[in-house]
Amino acid sequence: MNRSELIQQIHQKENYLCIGLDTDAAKLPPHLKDKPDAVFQFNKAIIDATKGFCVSYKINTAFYEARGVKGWEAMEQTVQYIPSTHFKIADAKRGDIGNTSAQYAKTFFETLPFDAVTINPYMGEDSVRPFLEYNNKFAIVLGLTSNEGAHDFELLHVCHTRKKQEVHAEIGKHHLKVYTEELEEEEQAKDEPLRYLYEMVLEKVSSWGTPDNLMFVAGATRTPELAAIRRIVPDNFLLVPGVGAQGGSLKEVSEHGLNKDVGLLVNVSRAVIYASAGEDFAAQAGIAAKGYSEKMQSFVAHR
Ligand SMILES: O=c1ccn([C@@H]2O[C@H](COP(=O)(O)O)[C@@H](O)[C@H]2O)c(=O)[nH]1
Repeated sequence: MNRSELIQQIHQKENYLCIGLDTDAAKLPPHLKDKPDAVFQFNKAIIDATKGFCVSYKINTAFYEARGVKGWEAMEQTVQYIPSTHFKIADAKRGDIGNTSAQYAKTFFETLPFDAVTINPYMGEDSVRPFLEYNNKFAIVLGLTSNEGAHDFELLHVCHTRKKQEVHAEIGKHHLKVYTEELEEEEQAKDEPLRYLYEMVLEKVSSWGTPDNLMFVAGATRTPELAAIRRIVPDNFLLVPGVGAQGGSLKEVSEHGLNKDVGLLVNVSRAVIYASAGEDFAAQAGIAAKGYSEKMQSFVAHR
């Protein structure tokens, strides 16, 4: 699904809800637990009950990979079952040296029919680039995450930037091209305003792609920073996890994050899929999703 098709779905369904299928085999309702394909049966019932109230599903691969081959099969069955009208996200947080990233991109975009995969950008441009080389697919790069650990690196103030310099040298018959890195001039660095590391990540990564192939993760627990994020990436979609079990405010996220195209996919996982632990789990998930969807409808209308 490309960007304009996603926007069209959002307008048609009047919401920007992404439901997280973080399906933990240990939390399945008792009546499903003994079925051989219990995880898929659970997901199928959730999708059937919620598809009218959301535009996207996010499969967090950790919950499937943890179960080995059985888990991978359930993930594959689930992503195939999601209707083509819904944007399919693999929350896998991948990223490695270029040739390895290319294999990850192939896994999620060719072997499996996902529209987007989440990427950890710590290893830099060559680790992200392979995901950007597919038409109508998206890399969703971690920007500012919802967890406490965001303070360890993402919310560090940074000032001195290093610039890469190309140096040419002739040694005997050989011409060598090497790269060195130098601290920018001390004086220049002093004038630079302090930036958060996540701001520099957003700025840099957004120059590697376009809103047609690049989105960013911004945690719902970070609403004070959402306005700054929107200034840096005004047109990119933001995938916003953290509403529901993590306590993020849908209202505040919407106030700071909505743009002219809506531009948000707000993810809710546990608060929807575990709305009930009983036989009525799917019906209750549908009710929870409808509630989020209706709130979103009013936020878009009153923007
Ligand atoms: O910053 C981040 C990045 C990813 N996540 C993921 O989103 C969901 C949230 O689940 P809830 O049950 O709605 O809290 C989950 O898959 C996380 O791994 C995040 O929470 N924060």
